[in-house]
Amino acid sequence: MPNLRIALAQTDPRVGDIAHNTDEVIRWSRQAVAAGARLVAFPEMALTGYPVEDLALRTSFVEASRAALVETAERLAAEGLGEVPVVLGYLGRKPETSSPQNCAAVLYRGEVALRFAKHFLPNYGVFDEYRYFVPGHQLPVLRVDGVDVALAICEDIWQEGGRVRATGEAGAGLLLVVNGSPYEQGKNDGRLELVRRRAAEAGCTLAYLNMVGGQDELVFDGDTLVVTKDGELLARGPKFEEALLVMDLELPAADRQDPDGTVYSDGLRLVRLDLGTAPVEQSEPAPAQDFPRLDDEAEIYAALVTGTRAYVRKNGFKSVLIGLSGGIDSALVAAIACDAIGAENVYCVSMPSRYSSQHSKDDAAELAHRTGLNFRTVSIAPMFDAYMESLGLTGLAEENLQSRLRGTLLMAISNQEGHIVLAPGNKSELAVGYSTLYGDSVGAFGPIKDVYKTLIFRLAKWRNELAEQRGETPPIPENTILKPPSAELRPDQVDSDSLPDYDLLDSVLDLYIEHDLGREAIVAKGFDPAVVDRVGRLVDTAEYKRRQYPPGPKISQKGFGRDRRLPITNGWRRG
Ligand SMILES: Nc1ncnc2c1ncn2[C@@H]1O[C@H](COP(=O)(O)OP(=O)(O)OC[C@H]2O[C@@H]([n+]3cccc(C(=O)O)c3)[C@H](O)[C@@H]2O)[C@@H](O)[C@H]1O
Ligand SMILES: Nc1ncnc2c1ncn2[C@@H]1O[C@H](COP(=O)(O)OP(=O)(O)OP(=O)(O)O)[C@@H](O)[C@H]1O
Ligand SMILES: NC(=O)CC[C@H](N)C(=O)O
Repeated sequence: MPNLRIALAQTDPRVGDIAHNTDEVIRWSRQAVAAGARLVAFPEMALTGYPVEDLALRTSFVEASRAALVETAERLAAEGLGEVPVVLGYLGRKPETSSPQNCAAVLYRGEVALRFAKHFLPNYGVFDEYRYFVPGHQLPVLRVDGVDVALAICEDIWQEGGRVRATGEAGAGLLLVVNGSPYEQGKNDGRLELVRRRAAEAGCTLAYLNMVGGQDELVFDGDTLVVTKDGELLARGPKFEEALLVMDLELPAADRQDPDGTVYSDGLRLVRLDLGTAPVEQSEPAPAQDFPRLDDEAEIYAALVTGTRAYVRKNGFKSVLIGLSGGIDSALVAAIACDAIGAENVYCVSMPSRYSSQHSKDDAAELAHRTGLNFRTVSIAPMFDAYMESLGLTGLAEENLQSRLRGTLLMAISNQEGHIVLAPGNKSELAVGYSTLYGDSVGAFGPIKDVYKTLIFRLAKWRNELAEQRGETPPIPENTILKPPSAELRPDQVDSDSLPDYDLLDSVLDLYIEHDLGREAIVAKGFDPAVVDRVGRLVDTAEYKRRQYPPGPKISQKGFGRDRRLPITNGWRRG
């Protein structure tokens, strides 16, 4: 069996920054070739970043992507890297109609030697690729060093048949799939299972390459996989980190001569690129690479850190600003921010009012002390008194005023000092509208907006335990984790005055939001009908608040935003 050394570049492209992405392709290809790779691959649309959304509809952007593809091929050759084929995802167009396509190409000897477009387009959850792309109908097969390598793009393996079945029919020795597959809790186990099943169906080894990094609300976790047709896991990339996976694969020698244009299942037509190269004897085997697996909390926390870092950095900011109340939400956001961009770039403000307890002020200062982030105190009392004198507010209006004064203060400091404001709202609050519009909901990015309150507590404890294991100071004060959550907008207020306990609330929200169950189905699971009705009503009438909330990293199967699109003006009240 010929040995094929492949290099899978698990990279972090930047959407729209084609020049940067091109430089990265050259840089990683240089490393791959130096490591003896005979085939190098990059993720889905690595040249443009992914997803590009309506940029796909701009002719200038499509043409820039296509031109950069040609230029990348030329630059690779000019650098002496042209003898190794590079598989690279880009934004292309259908030649006959100019419709945009989600494409990949093989670059070889200074030229774009083969182009193809994604066959199955995802159009659910966060994806709406039928808005942008038309599908491709080819089965691309690259013959390199005597091995037939079939190529596919992400969704191509998530649906039955298509390129997976055609790969089997064409008798390829390897199926290489380039991906832009966003993170969701538990998705990696599902992916491994899927990749195993598809490798068996294709009847060959499957190399699954995914990108890393963050793009607005999406986080890409890498977790590149190589699996044999018998389901043996040969290699697995790290989570959330860039890496070059170089490995030697023993693959069957190509023995098929199906002519170009052969039509397989689903009407997929063979397009063959035969490089005419012979297997290469490697002097040393590729060194084994082993990356640690992450447990549930570690994985979710890493996703939040990755998403926050990507948003802040890719939007050109150096520092963030957070209102630090001494409560668990802003504490976790501060810990995430410190891990994402370093405590020296995290600025926090304590903004006490007459209702702020001493422990809240102390807990906020204690967190600052433990982490070393930048901390100051600005009392909202004088501004509050001025408003009250002018307007004489009471009840909810008085409560919300405090939150809004804090929001205005944060925005003022942001404008003055150039930090980007992080909003500390969690998914439970967002679900029931338990936040003040233009108050604690101000901010540019919400690191924990897709995290239920019960999970916030788990993550805070996990982060502190991690610090202990590493011999470091746990960032979050014990008291912040132990005390009952309170907005402190009136004397002795606690969240449980107006909301069910978070364990109960999150259980109902999980069924209503994540599982889309209706009222009767939730009640049938043993929940109090009055609680179910109340929670359902709160969720349904808070859509307007969610639409005005900043973006934040998606970690669940149903993040508020593209995963769950409901009308704001909505008369349907039966769950
Ligand atoms: N469908 C709709 N489309 C657009 N706007 C709509 C609307 N329905 C109401 N509105 C408007 O929304 C405004 C009311 O919303 P808003 O001003 O936010 O006020 P509201 O939702 O009435 O009150 C805020 C709630 O959040 C709780 N809270 C506040 C702060 C922090 C925390 C915490 O612990 O984290 C909790 C607070 O206890 C209270 O229950 C009004 O101006 C109303 O006219
Ligand atoms: N005294 C305060 N100083 C600074 N920021 C505050 C203060 N009180 C509230 N905030 C800001 O408003 C957000 C909402 O806080 P609130 O105390 O109302 O409820 P919460 O959702 O339980 O949040 P937390 O757990 O962070 O306290 C906080 O996360 C924080 O960013
Ligand atoms: N980019 C894609 O085609 C992604 C779709 C696929 N179902 C995934 O989440 O991995």
